[in-house]
Amino acid sequence: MAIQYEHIKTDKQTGARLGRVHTPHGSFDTPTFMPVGTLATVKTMAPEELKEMGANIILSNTYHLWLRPGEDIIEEAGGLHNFMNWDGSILTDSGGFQVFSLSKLRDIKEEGVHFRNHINGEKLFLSPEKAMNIQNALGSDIMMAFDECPPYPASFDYMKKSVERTSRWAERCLDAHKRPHDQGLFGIVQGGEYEELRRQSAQDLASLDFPGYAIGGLSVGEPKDVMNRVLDFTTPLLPEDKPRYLMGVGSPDSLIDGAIRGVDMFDCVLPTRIARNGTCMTSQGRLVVRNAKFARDFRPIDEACNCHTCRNYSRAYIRHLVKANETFGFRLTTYHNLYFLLNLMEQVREAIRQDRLGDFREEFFEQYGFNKP
Ligand SMILES: CNc1nc2cc(C(N)=O)ccc2[nH]1
Ligand SMILES: [Zn+2]
Repeated sequence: MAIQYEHIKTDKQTGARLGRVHTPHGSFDTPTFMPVGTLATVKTMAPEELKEMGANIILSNTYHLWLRPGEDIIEEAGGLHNFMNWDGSILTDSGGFQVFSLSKLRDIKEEGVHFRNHINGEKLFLSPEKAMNIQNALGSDIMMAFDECPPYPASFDYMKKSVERTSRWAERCLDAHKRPHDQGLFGIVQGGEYEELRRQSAQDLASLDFPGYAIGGLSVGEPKDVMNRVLDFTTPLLPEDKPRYLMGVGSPDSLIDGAIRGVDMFDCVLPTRIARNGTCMTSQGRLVVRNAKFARDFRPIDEACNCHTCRNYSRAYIRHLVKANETFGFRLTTYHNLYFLLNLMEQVREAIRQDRLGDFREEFFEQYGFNKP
């Protein structure tokens, strides 16, 4: 089996699980956060730096790599691991989300989706079979089935038809998958905020026996209490012996609340995206380093952080670089933000080991300022 999930223990205070996922490119502890490397790079970070900060799995986007440089070039390089010099695990999404989020003009048919290239406007077509062929060429360790991620909100009737098509597409993905022994394929559960449809989607996909399951259709503008409610009734529907991956989620509070509800894997562009405009996540909440009050502040970004940035550079220096639009400034903020989330996940895993993730949530939320009205 290309992907193996090893359950280690469940937190006695919550539904959080401590586990390990084994892939052809190594193993990683769960719950885990996956840095996003959309175009075969986690923006401004070298692979060695990702390894140094504790990342074991990263995400890359099938849609973007298909358009640029093209999966044929990456296949010729020996696959994405060789192309980007990353020897850890790689998860690729299927392109479905980008088609629905980037392309205004699209036409969804049973055979697949017709849309326009968001860069040059050319007509394109993506189907379950095409999404599998691209990911097989990329050689990722974990592939995603081709699905529809409907907008939020969506009517029950629209969502029901969409879930049924996504389930038919999932079966076509399994049939089209050319490398099942060394590339794991996750099904993506849809259904919006409707419990009946989430149940139908989970049952359809569980019957196809995927090596892992993603929870899609969330982090698309719904309030956090809606996301948490959907997780409350969706994760219990998924097989306990398989990893659960919540797509597109990465704020510190959502990572903790997702883990509490039994999610094992997360990805989000948030830490790298906000770093590039000089915003940092710290144990005391968000810090906007370009703020004038840091001009003569020679403390580290976060005095509780042990990362390379915090051990060697000051707020004043990073503020100067960011205001001068110096690339090195964004490397420093990116390194810190990724380290912050990876370290947060280690603290979550340790809290599960000690059966106290509920207590940890209260402590972290208080210190970070999530409880402030
Ligand atoms: C940033 N939010 C987000 N929601 C997502 C949903 C999907 C999905 N396939 O439903 C994929 C990526 C996603 N990213
Ligand atoms: Zn730091």
